[in-house]
Amino acid sequence: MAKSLYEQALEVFRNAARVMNLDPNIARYLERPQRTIIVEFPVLMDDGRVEIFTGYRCQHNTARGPAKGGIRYHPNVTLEEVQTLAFWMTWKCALLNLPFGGGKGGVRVDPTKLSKGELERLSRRFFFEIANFIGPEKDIPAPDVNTNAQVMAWYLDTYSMHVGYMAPGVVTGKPVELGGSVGRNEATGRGVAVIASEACKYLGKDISKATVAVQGFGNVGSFSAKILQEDYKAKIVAVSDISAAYYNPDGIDVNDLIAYRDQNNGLIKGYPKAQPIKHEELLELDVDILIPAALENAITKENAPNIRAKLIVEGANGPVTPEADKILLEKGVTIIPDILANAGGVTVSYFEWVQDLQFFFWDLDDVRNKLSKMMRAAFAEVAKVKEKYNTDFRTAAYILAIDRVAQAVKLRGIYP
Ligand SMILES: NC(=O)C1=CN([C@@H]2O[C@H](COP(=O)(O)OP(=O)(O)OC[C@H]3O[C@@H](n4cnc5c(N)ncnc54)[C@H](OP(=O)(O)O)[C@@H]3O)[C@@H](O)[C@H]2O)C=CC1
Ligand SMILES: O=C(O)CCC(=O)C(=O)O
Repeated sequence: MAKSLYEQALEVFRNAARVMNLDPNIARYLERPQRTIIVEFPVLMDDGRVEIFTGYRCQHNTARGPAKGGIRYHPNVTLEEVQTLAFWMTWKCALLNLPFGGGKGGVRVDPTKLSKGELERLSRRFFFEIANFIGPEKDIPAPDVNTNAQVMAWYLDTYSMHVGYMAPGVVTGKPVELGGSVGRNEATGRGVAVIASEACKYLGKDISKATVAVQGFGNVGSFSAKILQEDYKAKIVAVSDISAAYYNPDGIDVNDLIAYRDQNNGLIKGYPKAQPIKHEELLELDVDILIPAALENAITKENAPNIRAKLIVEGANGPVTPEADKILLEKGVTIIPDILANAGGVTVSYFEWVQDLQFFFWDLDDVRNKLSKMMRAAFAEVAKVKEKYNTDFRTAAYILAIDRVAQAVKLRGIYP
């Protein structure tokens, strides 16, 4: 039987725990989510019907600080998916040495079927239902798949009405006008680009001569492509979203494609300046760098043998299954894991939270420079652990992160 997402995540954790010789009692505790809330809530639809939706918020571990992680709206959201995403956030926050634990939330809904009014009512009711578990010192949500700054603004207002004052530190990724940070919107993609460049340097490759394919053209995929093209002069040869996949061996002008998408209901379908290809073909193109930036399980044991990219930088969370990981490593592919590659988003979320708590705001250069410095430092630390244990980047990143959380658990005396 196929392994569940949580079991797949545990496989990676257990491998790192074995290599680093982690105390099995601490491991047993860290494997489990600390707290999860499930809410069922009604929403008035435009046609007068009332629909009941299911939502989740999981705080996997808060030993190092308040839970941190996005909220996703998607028809496939499940309790298990949210718990797995929260588990990954614990390691991502620890890896970047942020004073946060791991959290994640989700609502099982297809937001493309909702009007703006329905989306607002759903967002407000969901956030009210979880409000007692949330707060700047407890748990700080942010955007994820199909949520954005507007949704964060509704969350902020709902929570502020609940506590009786404007509380900007309760969510990050909100509009700049409401205490959001400049540079948060692009942050995950910028982090992916910085890490891709560090990985190229590590491998002795020139990123300005690299060809890149990007799966997913939402927040993470589009900013990764744009920044790799603009700042690093890499050639973006293929891009996909749910509606279509395109290839142009001479390079795709990413800003032109973003402008096309924004005029075309958010979809790239019909883009005239590249040739349409099948979705699965994009992952198997002969490119230097592949950036899966859509959803989990994009690369599995079925398509891993056909992957031709030499470097995979995980923009999405969990895009490569452990079975695929083994196949790719054996083929000599370098994989930079999600908890390092896409940590730029939560890092600038941390900057946003700090700015909100201090009521003192930074400029874009400051945010970008601090982000770049922290991402490069994290890459260097992971590379060092990789050499020390003679292992791969994913195992090294987990060793570093698990060690930090385990130390917090022991020092606080959480595990008696
Ligand atoms: N936003 C953030 O700051 C962070 C996000 N992440 C992770 O990155 C990933 C993407 O998130 P984000 O960019 O925010 O989400 P978005 O909703 O902004 O974008 C997701 C993109 O993936 C596309 N997509 C979905 N399924 C497929 C598919 N099968 N093939 C090709 N494209 C597909 C979507 O297409 P369409 O729009 O047409 O449906 C959309 O372009 C997720 O794994 C998320 O957890 C990680 C760190 C931070
Ligand atoms: O910005 C944040 O707080 C969370 C980002 C997130 O959900 C992720 O990194 O997967």
